[in-house]
Amino acid sequence: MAESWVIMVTAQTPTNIAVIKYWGKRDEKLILPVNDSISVTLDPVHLCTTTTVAVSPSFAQDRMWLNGKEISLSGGRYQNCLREIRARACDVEDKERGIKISKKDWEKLHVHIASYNNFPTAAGLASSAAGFACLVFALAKLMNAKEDNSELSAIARQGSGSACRSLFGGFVKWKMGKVEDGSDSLAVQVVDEKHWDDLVIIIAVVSSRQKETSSTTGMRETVETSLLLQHRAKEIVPKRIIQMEEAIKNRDFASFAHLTCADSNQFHAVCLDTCPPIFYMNDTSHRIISCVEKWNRSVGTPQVAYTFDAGPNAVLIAHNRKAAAQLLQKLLFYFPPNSDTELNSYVLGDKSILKDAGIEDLKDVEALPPPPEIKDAPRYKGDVSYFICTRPGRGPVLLSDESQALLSPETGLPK
Ligand SMILES: Nc1ncnc2c1ncn2[C@@H]1O[C@H](COP(=O)(O)OP(=O)(O)OP(=O)(O)O)[C@@H](O)[C@H]1O
Ligand SMILES: C[C@@](O)(CCOP(=O)(O)OP(=O)(O)O)CC(=O)O
Repeated sequence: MAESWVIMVTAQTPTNIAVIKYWGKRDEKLILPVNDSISVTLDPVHLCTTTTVAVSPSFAQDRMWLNGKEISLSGGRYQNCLREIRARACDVEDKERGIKISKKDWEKLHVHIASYNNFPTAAGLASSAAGFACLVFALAKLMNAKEDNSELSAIARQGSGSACRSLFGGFVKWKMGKVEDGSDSLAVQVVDEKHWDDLVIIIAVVSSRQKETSSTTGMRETVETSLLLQHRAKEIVPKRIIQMEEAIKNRDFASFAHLTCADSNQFHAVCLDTCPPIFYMNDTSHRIISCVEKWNRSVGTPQVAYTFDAGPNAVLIAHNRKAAAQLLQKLLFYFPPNSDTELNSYVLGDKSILKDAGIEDLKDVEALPPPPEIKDAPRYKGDVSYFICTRPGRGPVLLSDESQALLSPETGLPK
């Protein structure tokens, strides 16, 4: 009979949103980008992936369960991550249980992986970023790999480019790198999550449907057809990266907001410059942009920055809690929930922002005054699915409490 011990590790990893966008690869297989990018890590309390990885001599093959359903690990991206981590595995010993795994055993041993996203998967909320970062981080800890988080980020990158930025909290830069094997294309922390802790982030989930053009396909078509992308990657982004790092280090919200909005808009312009053109934003996205632009202009200094990834959802970064509360009032004025929706399931995450905005129930939403900066402001009931209030957050952590593990310590199968 095969030995029956199981060794497991559970990790939790955040998602991230780029404020200077990654769009376009110079090497598809290694996932090497055409420009640097910068992101903010979102608080894992509200958006995160939890992954348990287990090893046992009784496992017959590598297996993975995502949100409770078994999925195939045969895809190249999963295989690349598994291969790269296995190549860095070291000796592991559990003295108490008398278990020893030597470096070379890892080639033969199989792993079980169970992962859970506490937010919708493949809905434009960067589940692949948190997911691949968590997979690589958890496997590295299980296999006692000695690499630091930057080195691990270069492996997570091979699962999904944006995943490399989820290995750190706060603000993170993905350096595109120069060398052919991609070993210098990795993430570094710009500042940690405590550096600029008055920022508040509100996500408007405009549509939870799966998108038409995946990021991978979209950016391939852009690289093949858009001249604007070449100009962006060579001339625009390098300067913006320097300015963005400065703005973040100095907590200069005006510059930060200007750069964030301009870069999101240029990314969508590059999508439009693709043949055939790619449309990720919809009317609701455009209305949110207009609401923020008009408000910022009426105040004279930016209160909120917006950014949109490869989908219609808006990520709004408010200067502080006061601006966030005002923003939420405006958003709820324009986009009240359908009559059958409860406020509690319409504004998720950090609900204290709702309180700051003086909104306790749907009656308060109905009574909101129209934003003064727009005449005859219309209301678009039901056009937003829900809002998530969050903030910049920390990087990956190990969860030592076994009750949080997703696999059974006896069988290594999902609990
Ligand atoms: N927790 C996870 N662990 C491992 N892989 C995951 C995990 N969550 C998602 N993925 C992978 O990422 C894929 C979804 O990626 P996709 O880019 O389509 O959506 P998204 O990342 O949620 O949205 P977007 O990239 O637009 O922000 C899933 O099909 C799965 O392969
Ligand atoms: C618009 C983006 O979110 C694109 C993210 O693309 P992915 O990282 O999902 O693409 P692959 O590397 O092909 O997996 C911008 C960003 O996150 O920088």
